[in-house]
Amino acid sequence: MALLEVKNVKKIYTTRFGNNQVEALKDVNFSVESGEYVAIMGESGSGKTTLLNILAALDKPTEGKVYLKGNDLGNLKEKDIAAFRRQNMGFVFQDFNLLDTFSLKDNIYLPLVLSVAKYNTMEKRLAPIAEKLGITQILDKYPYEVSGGQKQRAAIARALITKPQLILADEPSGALDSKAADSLMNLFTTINQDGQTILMVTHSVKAASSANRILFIKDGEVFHQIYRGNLTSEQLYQKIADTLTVLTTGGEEGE
Ligand SMILES: Nc1ncnc2c1ncn2[C@@H]1O[C@H](COP(=O)(O)OP(=O)(O)OP(=O)(O)O)[C@@H](O)[C@H]1O
Repeated sequence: MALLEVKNVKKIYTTRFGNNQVEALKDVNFSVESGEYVAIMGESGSGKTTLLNILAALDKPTEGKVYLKGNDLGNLKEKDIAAFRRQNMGFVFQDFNLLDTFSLKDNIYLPLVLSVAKYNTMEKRLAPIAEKLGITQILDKYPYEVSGGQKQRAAIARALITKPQLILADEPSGALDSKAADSLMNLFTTINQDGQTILMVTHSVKAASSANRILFIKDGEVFHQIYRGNLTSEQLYQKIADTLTVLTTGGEEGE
């Protein structure tokens, strides 16, 4: 069974005033196997954030289904959604979403605090994660005392600490300079090689070329996908860039 299955997902937004309707997603179909690292690309307005919100059970599709580990997200009771999300998903956002009044360590513990974990369980879990992310020495600092790259590493630690089935990342390197972005993408590769499934939305060809599969969304549908296969990152980068050119110039799908 696929870890994540997206079946015929459609999303129509209806504006509150007037009868204007926006079809953000027309018919999205894809699945993600456990252990994959998938990037989603598409032009601004193509529906990436809408899709991510639906996958995170923050929004409901107008039609279609999303299954995580065979669980139909549409069947979750409202009161169970937050716990389900916490148990199964980790989130990494462009703007880190760290609380400034908490140390990095307390920010990272937050999802575990919500699931009522013991302090020594939290410490045991954090040590190897912090080590891998290279943030052991700065855990007692506050977000405003560290760099953007370090904040993002703390946000990744917070996403990993619950041992989620799936990490959903929305433009994770968007607020970082190119050096910090490269180092972040290397981390994603390492985390994925350790078995973590990652789904990342990004505008960056460089970031996408660290994934093993890239899905392109156009006009509310999956327009094309590229598998890394045996390509080097440079070759994959070129292939992604070529596909984006086809996508933005309105050409037909090409190889
Ligand atoms: N709450 C909303 N109400 C009405 N229309 C919306 C709403 N949210 C998004 N849309 C519209 O749905 C379409 C898809 O938007 P979405 O934000 O998912 O695109 P995106 O690919 O994430 O764009 P970007 O790359 O710029 O973040 C756009 O036409 C947008 O204007």
